[in-house]
Amino acid sequence: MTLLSVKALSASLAGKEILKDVSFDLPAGEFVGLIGPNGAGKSTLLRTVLGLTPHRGEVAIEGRAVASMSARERARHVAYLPQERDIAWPVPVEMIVALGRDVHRPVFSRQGVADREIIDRAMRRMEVEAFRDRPATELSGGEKARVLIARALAQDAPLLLADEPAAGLDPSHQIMLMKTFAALAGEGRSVVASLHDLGLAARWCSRLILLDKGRIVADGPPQTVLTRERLRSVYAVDAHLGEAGGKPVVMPLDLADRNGP
Ligand SMILES: Nc1ncnc2c1ncn2[C@@H]1O[C@H](COP(=O)(O)OP(=O)(O)OP(=O)(O)O)[C@@H](O)[C@H]1O
Repeated sequence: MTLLSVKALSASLAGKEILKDVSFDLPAGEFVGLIGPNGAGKSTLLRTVLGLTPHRGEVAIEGRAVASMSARERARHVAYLPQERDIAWPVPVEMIVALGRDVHRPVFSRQGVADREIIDRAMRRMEVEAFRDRPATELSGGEKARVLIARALAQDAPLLLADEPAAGLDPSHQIMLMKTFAALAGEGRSVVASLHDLGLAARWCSRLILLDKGRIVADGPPQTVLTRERLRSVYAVDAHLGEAGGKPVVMPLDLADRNGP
């Protein structure tokens, strides 16, 4: 089943074309890393898929045009983790995570047993149960990030779009996050996560979409997308490409123009 279909998508902001003729299909069961340099258009693509940015072209979620869905209906099909990690309300962590369930219940109705289980599972997955009663405003940056990811998981949508979800997480929580997203794909959902850490992207994603200047320049398994030449031409870095435990290893080493091949 195709969870997301994007066809000939273009988007302009402040009179400048940011996305140019972007097309891809996303079947169920994929963990896609959306990669590309600063300003390539990753956040704009995620926001445009949600219908939050004016665009030309087509976006369909589970076969339905996103433009025809109400915000509440869309939220049952796709969860979105924005890049901004600020939590303004000094309310308990658990209450923030529980907000993810709101789209599934009539307004003012109470949480059911199934809601509670999903909220608890999301908190366990992101290891935030230990501070479930603490005001979210008192947490560290990485802890807040995990609470907001848990809220997106509690939404329990078939598709998750996450904008730089690994930013601010320590190495063990980054790996825990990537394993969680891979597990969601294993459960038949799909995840699209923008990532700057190419090592994480190469190791854990089933597919990478590389954006450069608003266009898709490569789309496929990590080994085929992350070539030495592309890392040079798109990121202007020289990198070590290797393998460990049957998975690719990518380590940017130096600026390409300072360090020859
Ligand atoms: N509201 C806006 N008005 C005008 N230009 C914008 C706006 N938002 C983003 N842009 C521009 O669009 C381009 C793409 O931005 P976007 O945030 O999508 O890139 P990105 O790939 O997510 O970058 P980063 O890795 O730095 O987060 C950038 O050149 C940015 O300056």
